[in-house]
This record gives sequence, C-alpha cells and structure tokens, in this order.
Amino acid sequence: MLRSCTAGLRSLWALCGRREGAPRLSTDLPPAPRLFSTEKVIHKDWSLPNPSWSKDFKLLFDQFMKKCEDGSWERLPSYKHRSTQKSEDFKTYFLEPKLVKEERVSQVQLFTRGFEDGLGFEYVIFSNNDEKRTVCLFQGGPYLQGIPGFLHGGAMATMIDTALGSCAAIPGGIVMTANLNINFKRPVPICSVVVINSQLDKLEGRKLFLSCNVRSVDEKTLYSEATGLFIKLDPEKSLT
Ligand SMILES: CCCCCCCCCC(=O)SCCNC(=O)CCNC(=O)[C@H](O)C(C)(C)COP(=O)(O)OP(=O)(O)OC[C@H]1O[C@@H](n2cnc3c(N)ncnc32)[C@H](O)[C@@H]1OP(=O)(O)O
Repeated sequence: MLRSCTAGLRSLWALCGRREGAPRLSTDLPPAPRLFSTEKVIHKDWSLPNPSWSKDFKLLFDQFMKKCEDGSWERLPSYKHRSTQKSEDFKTYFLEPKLVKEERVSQVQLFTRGFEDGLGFEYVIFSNNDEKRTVCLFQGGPYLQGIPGFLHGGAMATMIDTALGSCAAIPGGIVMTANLNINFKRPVPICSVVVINSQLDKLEGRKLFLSCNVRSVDEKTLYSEATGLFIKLDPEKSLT
C-alpha cells in the first residue's frame, strides 16, 4: 500500500516535469515527511496571481506590490500545509497531544486554501504594520455560492475573519476570534473582486478590537461592515 502510494506520487511529479534532485514543489499534496525526509520542500505560496485572477484583481495586486517597494506594506504569504513558527507555538502551548489524531495529521490544510485555482477563496493580504491595518483583495469563486449568483454569507464571514485575524496578528502573539459582528449590506456577486480594509482600533490587555469594511474595487459599493474582538492567547491557560 505504502509502496504503491509512493510510486503514484513519484509518477505524478514526473508528469509535472519535476527534475530528479530538484526541490519538491508542494501544491495539493499533503506533506509526507517520512517518505521524503531528505528532500528540500518548497511550499507553494497561494497568495500569488494565478490564471483565474481577473484583470481587476491583477491590477490591484500590482498596485499593492508597488506599495511594498518602500517597505511600508508587505504581502503576507499564504500556505496550505506549511507549519509556521506561530502554528508550532500554538501546538506546543495550547494543543493537548491526545486531541491530535495521528491519521488525520497528513490531511490537515488551511480551510481557505482547500480549493482548486479559481473555484474557492482567491485572496492576498497586504499588511501595514506601522498603521496597524491590512488590505485583503478577495475574489470568491463559484464553489462559494449561496443565493444564486452571489457569495454565501458564511464564505464572506470566513474572509472577514481571516482579514481581521491577519490585522489582529500585527502586534504579535497568537490570537483567536472571540466575537465577530457583520452587517451584510449588499450581496457580493460570484467571481467579483472585493477589497477588505481592516484596522486595529483598540488594544486593551489581551483584547484586540478591530473593524473592517468590504467594498467593490471602484469603492462605490459597500458590501459589508464588521467588527471583531480577538483575544491574545495566554500560554498559562489551557484552551480545552
Ligand atoms: C495570516 C493568516 C491569518 C489566518 C487568520 C485566521 C483567522 C481565524 C481565526 C479563528 O477563526 S479562531 C477560531 C474561532 N474562535 C474560537 O474558536 C475561540 C473560542 N474561544 C476561546 O477559545 C476562548 O473564549 C478565548 C481563547 C477566545 C478567550 O479565552 P481566554 O480564557 O484566553 O480569555 P478570557 O475568557 O479570560 O477573556 C479575556 C478577556 O476577554 C473578554 N472576552 C472573552 N471572550 C469574549 C467575548 N466573546 N465577548 C466579549 N468579551 C470577551 C473577557 O471578558 C476578558 O475580559 P477582561 O480581561 O476585561 O476581564
């Protein structure tokens, strides 16, 4: 079973034209450290343009990339599987080993990156740490439909949570959403591009108060407004 799985993956990479000895590009495949522990793995950054991005999306992306040149803004990379230092810290401090089912570990991936290109959440987040704000460019694909032709409110809420979460992470530490309050003002058409502007309004001990709005690219349509309370986790306190 193990051998046939290995052979299957090898032939898949052969189809992808990977050279022998070249770093492995991780895309949809879950990590398999025990099988390929000697190989250097390059994880795909999903916040870069792909062919499903609309012209508006690419234009806005280019504009923000320009803003990154003087260092005031940065593009946040986004991975499906890669463990960041924060996720390792989270596991160390807050996750009870008995809650982690070994057979599930290889299947774990970031919820918003679990779709093929263009079908689900296409987004990139830019962060301005000095101004404590982020801008998320988001194009919601056809698998996120709710009312025909429009995005599901839960999909929009997911992106709002993600955008606010990225802003709440600016001061440092591991944060979780404690409260999310959304006013849906206009439905968002499927495959349109929206801009989520988030800001950190107040920091009070471990509590971070944030707000955001979701607008069309031309800023004429206000789709949603939201506020969120995020809590910086206390390593002394168990989550379970
Ligand atoms: C770049 C990539 C970015 C990716 C971003 C992804 C974003 C996704 C974020 C999420 O979706 S996280 C998942 C959804 N959230 C949860 O599952 C959290 C579940 N809740 C908890 O685990 C705990 O309630 C929580 C960790 C949030 C807080 O527990 P603590 O024990 O650390 O805090 P505590 O209960 O002592 O409260 C601390 C303060 O916050 C206040 N507080 C907590 N929850 C509140 C609440 N819901 N409303 C108002 N105030 C609240 C609480 O009153 C208190 O205020 P004071 O310091 O003034 O006394």
